[in-house]
Amino acid sequence: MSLAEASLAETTESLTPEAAQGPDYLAPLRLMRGHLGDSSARLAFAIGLATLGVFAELVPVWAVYRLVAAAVAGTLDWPLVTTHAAIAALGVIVGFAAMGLALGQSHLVAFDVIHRVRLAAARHMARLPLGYFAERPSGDAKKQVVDEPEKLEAIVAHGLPEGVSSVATWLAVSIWLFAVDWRMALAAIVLTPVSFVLLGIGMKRGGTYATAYQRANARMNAAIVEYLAGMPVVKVFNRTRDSFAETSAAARAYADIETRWARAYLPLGGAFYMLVIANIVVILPVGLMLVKAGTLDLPTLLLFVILGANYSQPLLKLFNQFHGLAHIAMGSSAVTDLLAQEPQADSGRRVILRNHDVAFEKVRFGYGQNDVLHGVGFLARTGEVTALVGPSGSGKSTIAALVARFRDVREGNVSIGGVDVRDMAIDQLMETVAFVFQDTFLFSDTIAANIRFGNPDASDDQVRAAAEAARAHDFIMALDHGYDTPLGEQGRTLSGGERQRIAIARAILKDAPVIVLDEATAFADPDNEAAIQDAIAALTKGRTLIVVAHRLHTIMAADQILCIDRGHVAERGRHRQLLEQNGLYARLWEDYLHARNTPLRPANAATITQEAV
Ligand SMILES: Nc1ncnc2c1ncn2[C@@H]1O[C@H](COP(=O)(O)OP(=O)(O)OP(=O)(O)O)[C@@H](O)[C@H]1O
Repeated sequence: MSLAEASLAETTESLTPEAAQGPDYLAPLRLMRGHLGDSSARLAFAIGLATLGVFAELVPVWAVYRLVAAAVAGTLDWPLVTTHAAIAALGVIVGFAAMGLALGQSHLVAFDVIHRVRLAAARHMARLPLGYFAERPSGDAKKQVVDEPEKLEAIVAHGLPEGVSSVATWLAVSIWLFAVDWRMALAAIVLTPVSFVLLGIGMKRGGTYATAYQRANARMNAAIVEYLAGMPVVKVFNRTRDSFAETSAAARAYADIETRWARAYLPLGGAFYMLVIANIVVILPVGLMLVKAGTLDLPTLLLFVILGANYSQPLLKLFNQFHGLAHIAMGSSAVTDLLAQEPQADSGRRVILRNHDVAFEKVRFGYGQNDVLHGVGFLARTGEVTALVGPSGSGKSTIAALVARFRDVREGNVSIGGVDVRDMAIDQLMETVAFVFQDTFLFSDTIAANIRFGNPDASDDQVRAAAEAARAHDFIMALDHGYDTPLGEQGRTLSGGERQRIAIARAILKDAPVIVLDEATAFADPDNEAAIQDAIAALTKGRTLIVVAHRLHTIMAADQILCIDRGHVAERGRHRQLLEQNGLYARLWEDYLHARNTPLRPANAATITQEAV
């Protein structure tokens, strides 16, 4: 089986009866209705104008009918011709003007609705636990906030005014035609329900590919993003061809699903397109038979031939609307799902903390089915440094993340100053805890703005003082524009160590009583590591500092070292005490010293070089 076939097979796995239900076609309307705000009157006005426009477009058809009828009756004269020509011209002008105005208004409403949906989605995301994002591809969030709401434009700006006005006009003219002659009216509309049934079947058939389409689309996006993001690794391991084959297979699978969808939908959609305007094929023979039988006069036949054959034309617009509706519906459902996600519980209570001790009591936590922490308990005291060390994957970063409620515990509790972190307002928790992440995130803004992120009200002097304390001032001043130097995307123009010192400056400026440093020294070059240690020491005064550390010499002076092993605290104490215990910490220390003192041997270097090339 080729990669593309395997990819397609995996993508179409979802075509089970349950998954094949198809998109929820009403989802865009529900999403729109919920975010229409004060624009509903304007939207109704746009629909009304569009309806007027479609009616006006039929006026020339009516004028031609009147003139032909007069000619048949022998009453045609110049005044009649000029009056009807003027009415027809007016109809065209009013039609264009009304439709133009309607579309202008409906676009304004659409931009408003899209803006509201985007804000609601972005705001809601900010209230979700961070775990929600960790479990999804990063592109998903951007799609839900940026791309999917954009699709509502087709519904609000075009679908509603054009669709509603087309159907309304069609219904009104049908009623009028029934009033004129019910037999001919029946002949005029008989094909329309058939065409709509075919369109419905086409949409249902096409809709069975909706889930597979969505999966294929997500796979393709993820494959392309990964291919581009992993380009340096791909190149250095000379795997360009293999990696491209995977990306290409995902793109092929996507194209195949699109083709299947189109094959299922287009023949029936095309039949709708044809049948909607084919009513003349029925009108003419039926009319001629009735004229021959003497039960229909010629002018009425002409009315149906001219008007009956034209008034269904606006329904063709629906074909284009429905064609894209499935994609829009799936996008709206994705946004609706996001908005339905339970936000992180927020007690909203601002509480008085008796101190800033951080306490873990019998904390159990896991990702998905797997438990990662099994009854973790410790007390990190105010004014002390508590270090978390342990083998890779033992749970150190997970413990750190629980302090700031990036995730919530499954059992037990995490408290600050005697208050469970779930019982205090999230705002208060965020004011209380500063976090320096493993991967420092810097915004595409100036250095000063990035440091000031810790405290938007800070003066220039305070920003500078924080940078000095974080030992970042000197390298900042060496840059062309000092504190006003703009940083590239995610601060890529800085080294890893420099980025971390900016992040520490940010945390210093925030002046939070609890600080969590997750491997903040991992990238620091040896020259600057001592400086960062000084900065961290300055941070500690009066604060609770929890440090996740790999470089054990940086935490030798810590007040408390917690040695984490497979999700529990295996040992605790100060550096000396733990060495004397001769347990896990002593082994980690030995390994650490050994690794520090062992230069890269030529044999190792050769192996690495061979692998890399
Ligand atoms: N988002 C996640 N989803 C599923 N499992 C996760 C997730 N994050 C971490 N884990 C798992 O939880 C365990 C603990 O991870 P954690 O990052 O806390 O370890 P760590 O001690 O900080 O490791 P390291 O020192 O290598 O950074 C690991 O087995 C890891 O694979």
